[in-house]
Amino acid sequence: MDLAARRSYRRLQAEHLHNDDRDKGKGRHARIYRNRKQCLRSARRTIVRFEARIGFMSGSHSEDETDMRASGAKLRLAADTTDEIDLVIQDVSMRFNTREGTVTAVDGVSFEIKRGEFVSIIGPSGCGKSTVFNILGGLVRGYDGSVVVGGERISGPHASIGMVFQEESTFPWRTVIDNVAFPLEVKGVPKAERYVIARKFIDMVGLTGFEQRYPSELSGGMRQRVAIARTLVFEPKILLMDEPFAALDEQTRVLLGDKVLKIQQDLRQTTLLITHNITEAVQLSDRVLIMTFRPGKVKRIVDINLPRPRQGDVVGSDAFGRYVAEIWNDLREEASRGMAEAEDSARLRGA
Ligand SMILES: Nc1ncnc2c1ncn2[C@@H]1O[C@H](COP(=O)(O)OP(=O)(O)OP(=O)(O)O)[C@@H](O)[C@H]1O
Repeated sequence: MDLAARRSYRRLQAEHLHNDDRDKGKGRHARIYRNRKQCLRSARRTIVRFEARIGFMSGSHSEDETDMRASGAKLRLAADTTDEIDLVIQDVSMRFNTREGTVTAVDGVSFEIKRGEFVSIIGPSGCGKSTVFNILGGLVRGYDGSVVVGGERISGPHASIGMVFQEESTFPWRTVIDNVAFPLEVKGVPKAERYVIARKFIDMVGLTGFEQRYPSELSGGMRQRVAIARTLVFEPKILLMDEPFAALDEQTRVLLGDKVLKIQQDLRQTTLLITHNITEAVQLSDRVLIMTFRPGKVKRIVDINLPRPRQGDVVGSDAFGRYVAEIWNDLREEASRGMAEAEDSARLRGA
């Protein structure tokens, strides 16, 4: 980790501790952070994840990035790059040792994602979706099989991969712009320049005008957009999202889905979305991968042949409805197995 990154990371930790204290106090800051304990806990987890990823984020600037800065922070789109980045998951299995014995979370999962493709993974609760997500993000070790990014087998966080998490992950003590600019701060990009870049991504997620707000002054959907912009700002070629809209109401979820659809179509990023929501999976994806209930295996991959560029109104078409019904047909069987197992263990616990 270089000096600038270490400084940014220490500053973040110090800000976090300081604001944890403020939370107990009175006054404006206490108002801003009141009832934000959950948020602070999540921020702590985010810091830990940043710590895991900060090593590569602090790496020296590539020529492309130098050019980007010289040309007034012009966005470098994934589609403009010549290097072919695919994601290959080959025969991945993961077992956890628990008090009840060994749990096989995922079992022999293989699939690949082409450059610029949008793939969703859908499956019943507990089928290992998040485990796959964490393995791809390099946050879990000790699995069998391999993950290959752009032809290179990875064994930890990779510079090409950006992650958006399900839970609240904004830093509550930082304004929107300082949240979004954080990865650039870690990279050592000067303040004025990082604000220029951050504003572009804030605009892309539709939050222009809210740059100086704190996360507690935003709605849940807006906070999640801040988290998405903060991930996009370091221009990952592959974007992984683990149920990013799970905590949102249905309308916000659909509107945010439209936003993500547009961003992905503009940036042409290779994207993997973990979701429980069939409508969302069909609306956004080129392919939907259905997982079995425990142990999680690939049950089936459905090609979504709906036209692109897709608009939000695609959800009203007959073809859309047929895809939803087809996926639900496969999923129902797995969800029913999950439900039956949960009822059995509840009965055993009660016996
Ligand atoms: N760190 C861990 N230690 C022990 N068991 C774990 C761990 N992480 C996951 N598991 C177990 O592995 C299985 C798969 O969990 P995972 O969170 O990947 O499923 P999921 O499909 O993402 O579930 P959900 O949709 O409810 O979020 C579950 O049985 C879970 O209890």
